[in-house]
Amino acid sequence: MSATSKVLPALHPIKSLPPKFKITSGNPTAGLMENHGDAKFRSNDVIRSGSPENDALIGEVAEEAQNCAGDMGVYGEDLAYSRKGVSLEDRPSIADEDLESVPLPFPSISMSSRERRWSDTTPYASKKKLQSWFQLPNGNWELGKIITTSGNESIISLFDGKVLKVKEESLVPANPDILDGVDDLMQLSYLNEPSVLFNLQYRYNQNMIYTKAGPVLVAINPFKKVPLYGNDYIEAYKRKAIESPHVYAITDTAIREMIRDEVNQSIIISGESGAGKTETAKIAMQYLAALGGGSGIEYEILKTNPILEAFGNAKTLRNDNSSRFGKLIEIHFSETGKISGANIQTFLLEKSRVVQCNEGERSYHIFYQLCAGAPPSLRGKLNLQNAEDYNYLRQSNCYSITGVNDAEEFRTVMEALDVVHISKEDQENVFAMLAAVLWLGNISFTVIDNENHVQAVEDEGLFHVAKLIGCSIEDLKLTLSTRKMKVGNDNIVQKLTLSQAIDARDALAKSIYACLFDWLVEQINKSLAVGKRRTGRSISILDIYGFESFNRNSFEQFCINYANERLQQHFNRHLFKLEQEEYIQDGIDWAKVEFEDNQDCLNLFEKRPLGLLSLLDEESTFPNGTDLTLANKLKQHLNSNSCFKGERDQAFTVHHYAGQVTYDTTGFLEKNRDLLHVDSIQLLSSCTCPLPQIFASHMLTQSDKPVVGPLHKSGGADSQKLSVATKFKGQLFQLMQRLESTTPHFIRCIKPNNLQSPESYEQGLVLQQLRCCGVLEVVRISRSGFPTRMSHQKFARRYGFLLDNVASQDPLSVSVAILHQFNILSEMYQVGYTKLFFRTGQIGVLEDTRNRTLHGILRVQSCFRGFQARRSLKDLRGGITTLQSFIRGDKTRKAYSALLKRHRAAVIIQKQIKAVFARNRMRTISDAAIVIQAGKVLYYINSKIYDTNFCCMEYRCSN
Ligand SMILES: Nc1ncnc2c1ncn2[C@@H]1O[C@H](COP(=O)(O)OP(=O)(O)OP(=O)(O)O)[C@@H](O)[C@H]1O
Repeated sequence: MSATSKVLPALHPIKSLPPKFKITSGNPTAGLMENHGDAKFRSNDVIRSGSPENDALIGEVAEEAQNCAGDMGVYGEDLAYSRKGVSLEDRPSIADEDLESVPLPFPSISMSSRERRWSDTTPYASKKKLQSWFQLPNGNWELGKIITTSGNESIISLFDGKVLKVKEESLVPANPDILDGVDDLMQLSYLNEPSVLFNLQYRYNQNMIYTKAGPVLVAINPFKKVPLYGNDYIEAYKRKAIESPHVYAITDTAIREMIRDEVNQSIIISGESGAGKTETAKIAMQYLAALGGGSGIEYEILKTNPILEAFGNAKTLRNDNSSRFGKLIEIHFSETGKISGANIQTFLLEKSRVVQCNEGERSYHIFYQLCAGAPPSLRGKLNLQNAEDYNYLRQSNCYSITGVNDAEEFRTVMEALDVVHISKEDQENVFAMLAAVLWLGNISFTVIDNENHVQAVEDEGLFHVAKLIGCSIEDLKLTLSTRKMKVGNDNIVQKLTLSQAIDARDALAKSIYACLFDWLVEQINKSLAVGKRRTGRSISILDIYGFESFNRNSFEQFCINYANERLQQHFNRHLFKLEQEEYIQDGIDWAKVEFEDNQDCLNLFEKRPLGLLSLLDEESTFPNGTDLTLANKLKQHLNSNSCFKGERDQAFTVHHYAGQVTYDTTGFLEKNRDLLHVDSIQLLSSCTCPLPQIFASHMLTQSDKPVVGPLHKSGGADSQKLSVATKFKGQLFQLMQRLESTTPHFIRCIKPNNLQSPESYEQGLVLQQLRCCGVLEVVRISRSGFPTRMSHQKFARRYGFLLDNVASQDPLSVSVAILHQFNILSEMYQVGYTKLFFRTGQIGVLEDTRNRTLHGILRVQSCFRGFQARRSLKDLRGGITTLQSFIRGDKTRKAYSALLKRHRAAVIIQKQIKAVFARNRMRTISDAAIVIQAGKVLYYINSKIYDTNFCCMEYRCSN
């Protein structure tokens, strides 16, 4: 993990492995000894305590294991290199590594050889006692430690303590701990399925849903909000503060490369339904809008999403918001790097959903949104009912989506329509067309003669449709119940049977909806049209349906898988080219890996005149052609093709790059013709409302190559003159041309479970998708090239200490010396001008040696440090005791002297106080004495005065 910022918690580096890691594969039999017929895996090899037979075997096997471990003296030591033994702190961080890995070209390889190729390092793993993946009978992959190997049998111990004897070939090497949860699958030394699955799951469990597989970004749908988006993250990726794999990072690279190389870029997003393509495309658009925004157009571009989703998405059993069309959004940039406009191209809208959808699924969201959210005035104008009242919506018995408020969504769509400048009047016309489609489904027919001919019933359905599209009831009734045909010079009118009438009605509904969708996209494109500031630079985001293989595959899967073959070829060619370029740049003597792409399968589709598409078109033009005659024709002409196999019951199988798919031809011709009779077109062109007129003229100007169907045997014209397959092929060619002129960036979305629930990771499902979307192909192909590369400097720094003699400091010389010292076979590596290129597994071998050496060093260091620590502890203890006694004595002395001082001070204070008291008493007494003395004198004086006064009085009296 190469995050350089610590701000964002979800992107912290991985440090630990779950202590008992076990993963489950959906392929319960692969790799099992039992499958090899020679009882490679004996049933009682899985040892459980409590079973008497097993106990015996435990003894036998465990004893053998112990002996071996004892003999070799490495058992305990080896464990130190296992996940249990290596402490997290001991592990070097992957962040400081410079392991670079890249994709390799794609020679074709059969499934049977896959396992062999991937396990060809097993002998090495078992010889070196490494960890290996072992697949249990229940399909679980479990990590085990090889204890010993004799002959072609190994004894392994699992982490829960079980010891098993297994065939060596059934073991798949596991990667060293250093590679746990690596950002890029190409960094894995052992590129095998369990390791890839483990790595993805390891990251997924920590909300790190993005992982690189060379140049491809693998995105696992979290089915919950993950804290990986928003302005902080956008800013961090913009500043390159985070380098973890992310859609933002891919988009950022695209912008930078567009500016730097002046080459248009494309972001190609694929994956199966519900894997997260549309969300990923929106995340990429968000980033582009944030970086290239400013003119306001980016807001309009983002607002196209709710519109396209409302009109082109529906709830299916696999995804509540499934896009039923493919789209390419081309975002244009001005010279200053700001978004100047955009253009949207759509592919193959699933029209049939308008008139028919499976139980539990829904038609297009907009129908339900309109019924739930239309304001009263609009409801009145369109005579809108509830969704339950329309046959087209009622048939699947599903009206709502958990957690989705259709009325609220309708308001969002109206708002978005305003933003992309669709006038209120046009919006009303759009809603009128939607209501007309809904009411068309309610039109019923009644039999009018004994030949089962029918005519439309004049009920509210017929009445409302006529009103909404602006035609007379009579014209509508005639169009739905009859066909005008030309026989010789005469025009005749043929009445329709019930099924023909229903087909005509449904064809009209489908065509109106499909035309409405195209018209809307056209209006959006007008609104987003690139202004004068155009530089010609653009980034295109392709969100296209992934490879599909169901129990029953029909025309839609046929087209979708054909598109995926084309994209796969683009993917192959691009990766092949890149690979070669890097080898040439670094001067690598690289024996060119023979590049075999899926051209054979593409030829099967495209070859003229005997390819699937040509034969399909040819049969579609035959008036008497049926699905059965088509199947027979394909078998007749293509059975010798290695990619084709005829099947019973008008089916055939195609060997696609992602696996075999059997197609049922039922409905192929009708879907390919996709006819709308000229009567219906004429009806639309005669309508007073503007949109039907536009649709009609659009249909009439499509192509001049006629396709006729059963209803047009006698020269009746048709509407859609270009077959669907041919039109789609043309679109794909155009798309490929556009993509060829861009630098592609691939994102493969993976669905971790079928329940659309978070925290659930079904290994079997993930594995199947990885195989299908070619991620495992990249991984597999890397075995034949040099997928791991490291600069001379990094290599010398990392492994230089393993050298016995270091003669030079030059990184290149050190690197070569390491390679020689460890006897890395010359065919296992190449020395480039700047980097060393290794075949898969070689770095893992060196890494093991490094870990082992480091571990040995750690053991010696720990023993020495232990001895040192014990000795110094003893010394320390003696010293401490002495020191303590000194300190205690000193403390006591200090305390005594302090006490003494206090005592003396107290005595002095007492003395002083006593003296003060004594003096005070003395003074008081003396004062008292003076007072007393003074009193006597006064008395004497007073008495004298009295005596004097008395004498005077006596004298006066006597006088
Ligand atoms: N990055 C993500 N974060 C959170 N949820 C996601 C993310 N990607 C996908 N999801 C969830 O998965 C659902 C399906 O995703 P999305 O519609 O993008 O699939 P899809 O591959 O486009 O399917 P389809 O081919 O049927 O259109 C979304 O509605 C959303 O709930």
